[in-house]
Amino acid sequence: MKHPLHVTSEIGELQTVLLHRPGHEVENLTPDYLGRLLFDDIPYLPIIQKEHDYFAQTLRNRGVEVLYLTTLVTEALHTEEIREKFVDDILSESKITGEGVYRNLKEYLLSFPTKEMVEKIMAGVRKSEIPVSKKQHLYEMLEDHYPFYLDPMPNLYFTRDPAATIGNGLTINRMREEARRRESLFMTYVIKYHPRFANHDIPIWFNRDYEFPMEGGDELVLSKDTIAIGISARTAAKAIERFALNLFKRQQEIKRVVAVEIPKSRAFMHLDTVFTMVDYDKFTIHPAIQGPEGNMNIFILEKGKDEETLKITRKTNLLETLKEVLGLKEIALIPCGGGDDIAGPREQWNDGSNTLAIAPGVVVTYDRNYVSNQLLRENGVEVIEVLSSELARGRGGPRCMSMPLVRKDI
Ligand SMILES: NC(=O)NCCC[C@H](N)C(=O)O
Repeated sequence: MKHPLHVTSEIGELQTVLLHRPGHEVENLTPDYLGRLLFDDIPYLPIIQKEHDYFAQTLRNRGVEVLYLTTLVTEALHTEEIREKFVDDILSESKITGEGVYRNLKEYLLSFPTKEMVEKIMAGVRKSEIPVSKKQHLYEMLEDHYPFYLDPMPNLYFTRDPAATIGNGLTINRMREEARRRESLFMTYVIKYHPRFANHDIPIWFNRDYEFPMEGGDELVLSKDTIAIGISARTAAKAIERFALNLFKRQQEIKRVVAVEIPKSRAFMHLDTVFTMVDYDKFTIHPAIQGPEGNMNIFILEKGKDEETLKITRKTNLLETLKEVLGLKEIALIPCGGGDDIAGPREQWNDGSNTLAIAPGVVVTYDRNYVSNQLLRENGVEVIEVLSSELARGRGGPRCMSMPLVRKDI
């Protein structure tokens, strides 16, 4: 039986990808909670959906099989017992503690058909949705002004981050921010209960119960033996160590993890917001992640003397490190916005460096980043542009919006 997960590079022909079409969760954004929910503005739902459909169709036109998170989760919750267990997990991770509220919410959620229930959990549950007559306890009647029992999950369309495929396995991530913490629970249920995944051996390289965070936007599969990972605002050094030890223990093909430190800022939240692979020997880069001499903090992690030890070598130059680990003489680093003082940061803010490679030298990018797109073309890369007015408001681009499940080997 063909394994449902197989990714040994960033650029091998994309065959199957997981997306999430934005739903009512983005309509539950209000100015008061934008920062906490990690948005900078409120997308207009019909247009963000239109743009997302265009993105999905662009991938299908290139022969990619597009799977949707809502469909997979719905199909995974195929018995009453699994549905109930899922609702229990969601409620306890949403910190619903009061017995009365818990019972009312559980009853409310389970009253929906499964697909609608999944959509409701994603969209969030407002306090006004539970009838006053159901409230029996004083604390339920004395509500504060916070509008939700269950917060919306507007970042779900960035399927890249909660889980990532490496080889035939996965990282199911502990998300750094509370607003995204529950997102990776969906993947736990999908691989455990969905028929497409349940009967396969799927190694978990890193799991969401680990105490330090790691997110998929920081994980880049540079080649079949080398993973790059950002030490970033979202991914902690301790998580990277655990991940590397697990990988070396169970996946003999992977020889090294290259940890690249990037500035911890909102604009650069993950490594893939400032650095992506577009061809065998070409990368996009936002120049602001390098110091004045092109210096950076880079660490190569390799197997140590035993299963709990790593050998760590420090490097300072990204270009030289990439040449070394990929065994190449020349590599092109293509600067976001051409490295211009204004176009560079402007296009990076709108994910100009966040390309999704669908084959070696073929990338999907946002149409608004015309300076970066032109430069990619001048470097021999085929650029397929997608619409980006509303999608960009969540601060993620085509790579962030896609979780590759299967790529052809290169
Ligand atoms: N890989 C990525 O950079 N994903 C974009 C995530 C954007 C989302 N609003 C977040 O702050 O987590």
